[in-house]
Amino acid sequence: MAEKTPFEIARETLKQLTLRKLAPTPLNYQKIYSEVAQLPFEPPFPAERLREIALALPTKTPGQQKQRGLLESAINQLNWGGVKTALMAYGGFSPAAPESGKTGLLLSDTPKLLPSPPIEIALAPAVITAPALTADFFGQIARMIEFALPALGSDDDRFLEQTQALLKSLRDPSTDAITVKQMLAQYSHRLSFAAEDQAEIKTVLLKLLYLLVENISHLGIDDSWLTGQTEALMAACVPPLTLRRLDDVEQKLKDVIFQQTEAKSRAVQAQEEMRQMLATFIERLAAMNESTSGFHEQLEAGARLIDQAKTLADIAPVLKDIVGATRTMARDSQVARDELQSMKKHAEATEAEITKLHRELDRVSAQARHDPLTGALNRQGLEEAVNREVSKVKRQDTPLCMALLDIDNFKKLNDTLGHATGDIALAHLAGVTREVMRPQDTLARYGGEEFVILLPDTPLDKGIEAMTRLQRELTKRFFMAGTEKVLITFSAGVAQLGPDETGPQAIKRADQAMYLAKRAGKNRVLGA
Ligand SMILES: Nc1nc2c(ncn2[C@@H]2O[C@H](COP(=O)(O)OP(=O)(O)OP(=O)(O)O)[C@@H](O)[C@H]2O)c(=O)[nH]1
Repeated sequence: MAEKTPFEIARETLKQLTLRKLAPTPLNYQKIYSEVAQLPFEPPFPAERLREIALALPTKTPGQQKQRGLLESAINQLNWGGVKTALMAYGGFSPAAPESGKTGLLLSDTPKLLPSPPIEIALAPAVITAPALTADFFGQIARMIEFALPALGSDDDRFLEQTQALLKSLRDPSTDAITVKQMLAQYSHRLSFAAEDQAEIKTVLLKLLYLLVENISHLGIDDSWLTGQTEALMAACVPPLTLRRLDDVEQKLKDVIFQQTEAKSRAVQAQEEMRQMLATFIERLAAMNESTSGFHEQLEAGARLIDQAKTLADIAPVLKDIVGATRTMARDSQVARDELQSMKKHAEATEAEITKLHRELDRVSAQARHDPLTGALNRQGLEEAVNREVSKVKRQDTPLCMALLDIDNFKKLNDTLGHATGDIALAHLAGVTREVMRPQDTLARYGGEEFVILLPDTPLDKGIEAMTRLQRELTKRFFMAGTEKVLITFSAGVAQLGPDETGPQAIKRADQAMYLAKRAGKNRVLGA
């Protein structure tokens, strides 16, 4: 048969592509072309793609550096076998490539030219001849287990023993991969129980904390100033639990405990003073009673003596006694009256003292870190949170955004629906914010209807995005004021903390941007 011309081959190729319903890709064309022309088909070598893979491989250890070098050489030589060998050796699954000197030979060879070891011993040399990589890999597993260990608790002795045995084997250079595999399988089984236990412990602890807080609120001496704090604390105890949330719970718990302690010492002091006053009063009453009944007895005795008296001279000493007794009685009464008066004064002073303590307590309550209406941090709490976040930025060199938001037309809402609805709107905004923002974000009430949100690890564009997302969510969620659905919007400014900027300076910039957002028509977010 006469050889086909390139034109005929091309035409036949196109025909076959159509007949076989193959997509007219370069690869399919090349495949059919080779078939029609009866030429061996070699798919193109994806050198560029492989180079990208090689570049992405870490070279932290000498073993990794060596295998990546070998991989790159194999790619340059378009050698599939070399690529395969180098990749497997990099992963610790095949015999390591020979030392330099023999390198050229391995790379230019295809795998089928490599001496093939007998099947039954193939695995063992693979592990033993890639010791650097395997030991490094095992070492990493050991470190990973050690890092995870504190999170798994230390009360299960058997689990701890198993961990130590595994760590020992992982660090023993003579341990083979098969043994490690078996140990890891057993260990991961036990690990799953330990991890489940820890998750359970966390949930139960949270429930206990919730109960405790609930109890505190029931035991509170004066509910009016404790309710807000404890409700905020209970809301903070709801899972999921994060470190940030736990920190929040801790702060709020400290507030409540502090106020409880204050209240208790005030109550104890007042109680003691009342007890002392009562004791004095009873003592005085008894003394008065005694002197009165003594006086009565003296009067009665005097009357009897007067009855029996025959002469005036008999009456004179009796009268003298009665006058004396009356004088004593009057003196006692005077003393009793003076004492009772002084007690009254003391009671008034105590009452004034208690009122003062009440005022002091209100002041202390106001100084606590949380705003009772919204559960958000107050100015004091914000100041502490800003200091904490700013020093984290300096330490870790991460971006921090501060957003200042102000509810739109809040005065109108107060005027039309009432101040109580205004309060609900503030709590609603705080609630939606807590749900929508990340747990590590901090919400603080900056003023009447102004809030600040701290967004750690957030650059400006992401900060603006987050606030816009909150704004969208808020416009989706209304709350009810009687039968009326109320929707609120806000205007916000976002500033990313500058390198030499203080927290308050960044908040001021965010405030200016918020002002511009108001000027631009409200219900929008602007970056500073
Ligand atoms: N219900 C309630 N209202 C508050 C509270 N704190 C401040 N306000 C009210 O919030 C309103 C704020 O009004 P403005 O500063 O004029 O702001 P606005 O009406 O929101 O106007 P724009 O900011 O320009 O959209 C005032 O009427 C305050 O009395 C609070 O704790 N509860």
